Amino acid sequence: MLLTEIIGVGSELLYGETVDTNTAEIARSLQPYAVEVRRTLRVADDLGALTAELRQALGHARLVVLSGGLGPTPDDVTREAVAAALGEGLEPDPEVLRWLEGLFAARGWAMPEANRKQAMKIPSAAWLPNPRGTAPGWWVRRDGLDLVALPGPPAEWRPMWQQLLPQLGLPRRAYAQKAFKTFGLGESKITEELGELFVRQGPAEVGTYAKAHGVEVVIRGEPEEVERLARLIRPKLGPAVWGEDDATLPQVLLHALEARGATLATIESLTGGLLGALVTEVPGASRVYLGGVVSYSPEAKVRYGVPRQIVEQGTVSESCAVAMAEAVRNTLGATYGLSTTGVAGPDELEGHPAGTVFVGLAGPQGSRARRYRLPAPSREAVRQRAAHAALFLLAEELLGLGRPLREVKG
Ligand SMILES: NC(=O)c1ccc[n+]([C@@H]2O[C@H](COP(=O)(O)O)[C@@H](O)[C@H]2O)c1
Repeated sequence: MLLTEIIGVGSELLYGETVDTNTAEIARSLQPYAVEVRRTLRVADDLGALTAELRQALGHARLVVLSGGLGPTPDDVTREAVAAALGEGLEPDPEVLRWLEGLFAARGWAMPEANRKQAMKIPSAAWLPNPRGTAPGWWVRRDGLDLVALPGPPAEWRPMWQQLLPQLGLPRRAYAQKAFKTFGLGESKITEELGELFVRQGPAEVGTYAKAHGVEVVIRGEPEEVERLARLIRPKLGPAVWGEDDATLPQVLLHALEARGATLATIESLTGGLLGALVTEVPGASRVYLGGVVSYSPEAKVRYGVPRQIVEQGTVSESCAVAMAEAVRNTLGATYGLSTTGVAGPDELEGHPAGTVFVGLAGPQGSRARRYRLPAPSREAVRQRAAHAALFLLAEELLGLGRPLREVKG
């Protein structure tokens, strides 16, 4: 296997100001290739530190990919560090200098002196044109080694990397990935249920990932083994699976609604529009989604049709969630009305702690609500989970999801 190292450059990555998603994304893009990502690291904007790390990486890795540190300011030292680690000198490239000056001229500005360093290059590097910024990248191919230096912003490096990757001629490996997206099961329950199918090493691996839309079970590795494991794992998860691979929950629900000729309306309290936003993410949502309202205050709930008596008894309640769903269903004439009410936090409300959430559904078969006691690490987490909880209530109705695992016979 071809050893690879991926390095994120920038002090902001070490302070925690910016989370380095670049190395993860670059590593993921290498999965179809027979390369072993041995190490990923984040290094400060420090010429000495970066040069030392690069020397170490070049000592064993045959592919080194850097992102960040190609800007015009004095703390951008990736070019200098690569030059030092490879023992080459930096020279200005008149053509790139002209291109840079042209970029600024097109905006009606003179090029600041600082940007001249972005036209500096070592002899063994080839330029990687940057279609979206002033920092061109480098591709060095020398002594059986490939070193790629990309700018930091994803919108800039992504198209550059996508274009370069096939040109690197990396050996491919047979690779496949299968994802099952589930609802209503915790990671520990899933791993327990999978037993020895939860393989962590070998020709294919199984991983579980907890997301707001439920736990994803992902199988990746050699295609035949992925297929074999998928065949065995799918029945174990049974009706907890609401979708596979790239499917999103709103997408699956909107298709199910459309297939029944049904429509949807939403009414939200603590989620403040997140539920409507999730639903309208899907292209074609207008075919089934009639609309929604945010009834944040008690009075707004009454105005939108929730009986005053119910509101006065408490808005964080099963009966309020049901009444909200019925109200919006009636007002908009939808097949289904879906509601959220609860406490995002940080303080308690109406005597209920943060994380107390009720979601309601009104439909042709009647109305019901479900109570959740969600973990409340942050207001945002509760709101996201609450919006998804409402979608899951609809999923139960439309897709027959959510029966407990033990009822499933593989
Ligand atoms: N019935 C509801 O769902 C509802 C409406 C308004 C605010 N809240 C909650 O009340 C608390 C205070 O709200 P604000 O922080 O928006 O003032 C928060 O926990 C918020 O989530 C709940």
